[in-house]
Amino acid sequence: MSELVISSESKVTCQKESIYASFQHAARQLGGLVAVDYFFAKEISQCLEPSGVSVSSQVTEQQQWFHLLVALSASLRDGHSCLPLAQVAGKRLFTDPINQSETSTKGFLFSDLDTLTALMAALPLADSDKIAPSEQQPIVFSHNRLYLRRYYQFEQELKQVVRERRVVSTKLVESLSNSNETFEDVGNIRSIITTLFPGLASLSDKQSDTQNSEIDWQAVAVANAINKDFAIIAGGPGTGKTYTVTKLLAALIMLARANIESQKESQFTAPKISLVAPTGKAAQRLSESITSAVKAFRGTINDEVLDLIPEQAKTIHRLLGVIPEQVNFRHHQDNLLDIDILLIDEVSMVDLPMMARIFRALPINTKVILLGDADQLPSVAIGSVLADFAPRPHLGYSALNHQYLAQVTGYQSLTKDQTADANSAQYSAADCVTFLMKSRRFDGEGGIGRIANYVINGQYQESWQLLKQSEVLDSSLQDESLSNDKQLTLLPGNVETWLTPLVEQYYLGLSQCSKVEDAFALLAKFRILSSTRKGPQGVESLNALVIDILRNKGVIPFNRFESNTSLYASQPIMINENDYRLGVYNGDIGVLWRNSQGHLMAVFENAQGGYDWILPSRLPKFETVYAMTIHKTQGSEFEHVAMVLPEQKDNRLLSRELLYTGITRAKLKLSIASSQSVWQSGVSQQVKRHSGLAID
Ligand SMILES: Nc1ncnc2c1ncn2[C@@H]1O[C@H](COP(=O)(O)OP(=O)(O)OP(=O)(O)O)[C@@H](O)[C@H]1O
Repeated sequence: MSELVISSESKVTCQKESIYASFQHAARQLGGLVAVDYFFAKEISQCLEPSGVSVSSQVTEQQQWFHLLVALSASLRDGHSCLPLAQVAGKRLFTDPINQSETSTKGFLFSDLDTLTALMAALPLADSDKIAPSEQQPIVFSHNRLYLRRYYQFEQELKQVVRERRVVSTKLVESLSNSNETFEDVGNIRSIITTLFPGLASLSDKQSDTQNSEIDWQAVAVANAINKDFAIIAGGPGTGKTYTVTKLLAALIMLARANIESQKESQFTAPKISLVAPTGKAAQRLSESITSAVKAFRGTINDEVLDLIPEQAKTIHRLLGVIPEQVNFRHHQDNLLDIDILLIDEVSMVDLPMMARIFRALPINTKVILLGDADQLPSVAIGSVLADFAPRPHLGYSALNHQYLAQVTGYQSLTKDQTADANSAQYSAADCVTFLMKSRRFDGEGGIGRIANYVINGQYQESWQLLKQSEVLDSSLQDESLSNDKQLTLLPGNVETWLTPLVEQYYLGLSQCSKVEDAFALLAKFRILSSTRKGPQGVESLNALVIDILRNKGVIPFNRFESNTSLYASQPIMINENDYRLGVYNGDIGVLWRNSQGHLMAVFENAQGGYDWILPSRLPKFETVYAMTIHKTQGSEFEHVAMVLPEQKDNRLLSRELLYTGITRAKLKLSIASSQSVWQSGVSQQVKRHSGLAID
């Protein structure tokens, strides 16, 4: 299908007539209208010339356009990269949510899909291949989706680089089909994979035809990623993503050495590997996990290989090189990074523009490995790159990739992509993806793993039943129900009842720590998570309640002239804005602590395992963080999580991805405060971002 680009170059002939006289006028007709959507639509629709397409007797072409643009802007604010016409066609949108009735004239009724498509087709067409990188063409219509040009370009760029990497990397797979002789590398790879996964060597013929559940997916993931320049290893918490990718890095180094030996070259240059994650906390966790995996492999994998695996991860911002006060990074298409292998962890948090910028800064032969959990909430900003690239269920592998995987792992029964097979397509969209399914952290019987699975599969009844079985009654709070060994507890309705024992258990000791490292260790044990900021169950109220409890216990200063925002030693804080000069970023967690001179300082753990001490007055905006939003905890984990949901079930933030993200932050214990109706509403709603990013 052709793409349509609406150019604002036609400004000279702009229609200056407005659909509405003012924002106030529009807001009276359109329920929930947001100013930015109105002004966006006004600006762009004024530049459109009527094409003469008959829309209907009641609405003009410009009216359709104006409201499509309002809907596009609202869609972008919700994190979608585009607006599929099918989302609005034939629907009355922007109605008054309170007084909806059949006969309501509020809102706007969009024409049917055929009419809207004809409207697009009648506008001056531009060839999509020739979209100039200028601000002249703000709107693009492609595959029945309306885009703001820059997001369309980001998607196109990303799809292109992934396709290019797939072509380069599948040389090996192609060679399998071209001759009967086994391509030299396949032999090397098979021997490396069986060294790293000794269980494969002893696969009997019967086992090689094994059921999906018995397949060692970690071995498949390494085999599948080693021959591609773009690979995704996706899986839930504790499924061994970092463990597997450490083996993959070892395998890549071993393969590079084997290739040098077979070419009889004496000079081996170690591949340049970079490890990155979207936040400082996630980078720190990645470093720790790689370090412990490397340590665990000593004795089974050659030390010379392990020594070449870097253990220090950094943030994506740091990799790209932030220029203070600028949106552009130091590294881009004209100043490429010098990296052979780039590993990006926690990819669910990476938005579309950031992912496109990462690829812009990479040479075409850099191998990119993405790790993440596609079931988690998508990025705060636009796009759902990981979920788009790794849709579930797995589609299966193309015939060639299947053949290659069977040769190197021994598994003959991996799923084939039937559609690719039927179309004799060379690639399957899922060729570069492997899902790890078995959690090594939660056993099958433990509550956290089970409830996470129920929730992400939309099984409300089963998840609620499991929660109900673990209900803690008010009276049993006295007998230490919260500190027993149970993984899962449903907390009583009244927040104050359960909050006090938890604050006593985890936060009271903060002020008694003698060293700042002890305070950080205590903070890693527990966190209160909420879906919202405002309201009685919101983060702000919960933080105020914790502060009240601690004041009443006498462990933090009580000064009735001071507000809750006054500072005290042992106060946990979270940064709300990036400050590139200071090196502190939105979401960084620190603690206020007195230095040896007795001055109150803000202390942050740094990537080198040490601490940065900063005067609180120099910090950008920050807040107290006994409780934090689920969104902000992505990339972090705690031994015990108390997750609090709002009282109102029609909260639009609630979704199964939100609940799943909150649940999977807990490593050992999870306590949940929710009513049945709110739980049902959360498990029933799904976050689905519209995009055109899926690889074809
Ligand atoms: N095949 C395996 N054999 C033994 N232990 C394993 C295996 N795979 C993973 N583990 C262990 O399971 C734990 C979780 O693994 P890992 O940290 O790699 O998971 P992850 O998916 O990266 O987790 P998360 O993203 O939640 O941090 C680690 O202690 C790791 O050593």
